[in-house]
Amino acid sequence: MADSDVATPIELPVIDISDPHDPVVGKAMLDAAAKYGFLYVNSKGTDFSTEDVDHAFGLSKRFFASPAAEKETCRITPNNRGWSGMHTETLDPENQRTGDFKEAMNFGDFENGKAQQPVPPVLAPHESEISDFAVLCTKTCNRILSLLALGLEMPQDFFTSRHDPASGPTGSILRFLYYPSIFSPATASYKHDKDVRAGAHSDYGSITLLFQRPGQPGLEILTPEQTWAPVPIVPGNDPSAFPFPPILVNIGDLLSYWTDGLLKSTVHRVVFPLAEQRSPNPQDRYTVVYFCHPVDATELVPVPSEVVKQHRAKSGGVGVVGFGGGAGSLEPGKRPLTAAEHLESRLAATYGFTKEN
Ligand SMILES: O=C(O)CCC(=O)C(=O)O
Ligand SMILES: [Fe+2]
Repeated sequence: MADSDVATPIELPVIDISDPHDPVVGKAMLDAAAKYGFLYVNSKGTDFSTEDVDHAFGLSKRFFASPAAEKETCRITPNNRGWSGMHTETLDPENQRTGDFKEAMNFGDFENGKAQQPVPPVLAPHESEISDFAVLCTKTCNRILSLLALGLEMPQDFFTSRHDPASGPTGSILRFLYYPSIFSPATASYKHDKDVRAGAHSDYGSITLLFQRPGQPGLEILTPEQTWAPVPIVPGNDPSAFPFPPILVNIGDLLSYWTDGLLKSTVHRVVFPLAEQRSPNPQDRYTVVYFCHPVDATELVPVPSEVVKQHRAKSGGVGVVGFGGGAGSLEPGKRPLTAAEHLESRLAATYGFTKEN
């Protein structure tokens, strides 16, 4: 694969989602999701204010700076909730000699503002604020899911009605991530071209929202030419165009399966860009990620979309997905997979054990 530092950054479309009922925007969203599997949404016209995002990053920073003994009180459990320390997770075990150079804190569904898991002491007074942030994430995901449904020429609520946490538990996760800088003792063993901050993987859910901070680069996506392309944190030449860096959205495996591979679940990873390694002032990278999943019991029935049908006819429906052929290959008399079963099968295929990325 090409050296990521000589690769040209990828240019992805920036989509304004302030009107989730606009079919033209739906088409633009669908095109980006089908071509790249990644797109930005303009931070104006989402459900977030700059303060909401700054506040979430502030809480995340305080958590990762808190004593290890406190983080231990909420260590990650098999339900994928809690704190995972440096090198605990290895997203690409076949190609990594060391676990990811990152720490993460995962929150599952909140109920009435309450986490359904141990909350670390430093975050306990802020539990409802974290829950509020997760609610804003679901609202923004609903805009995106509505637009994708419009782009697919389906009833606009086809996806959103199946992602409503009021209908039951979901696999959704709000995650704080911390990747220490190249100056940190925690990264002393990091070797360029051997190690990664987060191994190559695709996400498992429907869609993922990624919030990033200016000056903290590292994300790369695998292009169809099998090269790594860095993704700029702020697209274009005018950072002042956005109140905070646009939210990067990517399609996960489940939505790719559900649309028979029309929507792409693109492989991505996090590295130390060479420029960052050589910088006199390298930065830690903090990100906030929301993995949006349908309600567990959702049946992944074939989507009622002519656009998907045409895609199937064109691609022959063979090898387009790789994870069981896609929802449209459901044989007569067979029951569709549920969202929870799809997740299980992805986890089993990747790791042989239950762990979501
Ligand atoms: O932190 C990032 O930039 C990406 C994180 C990611 O891809 C993941 O946790 O699935
Ligand atoms: Fe990811």
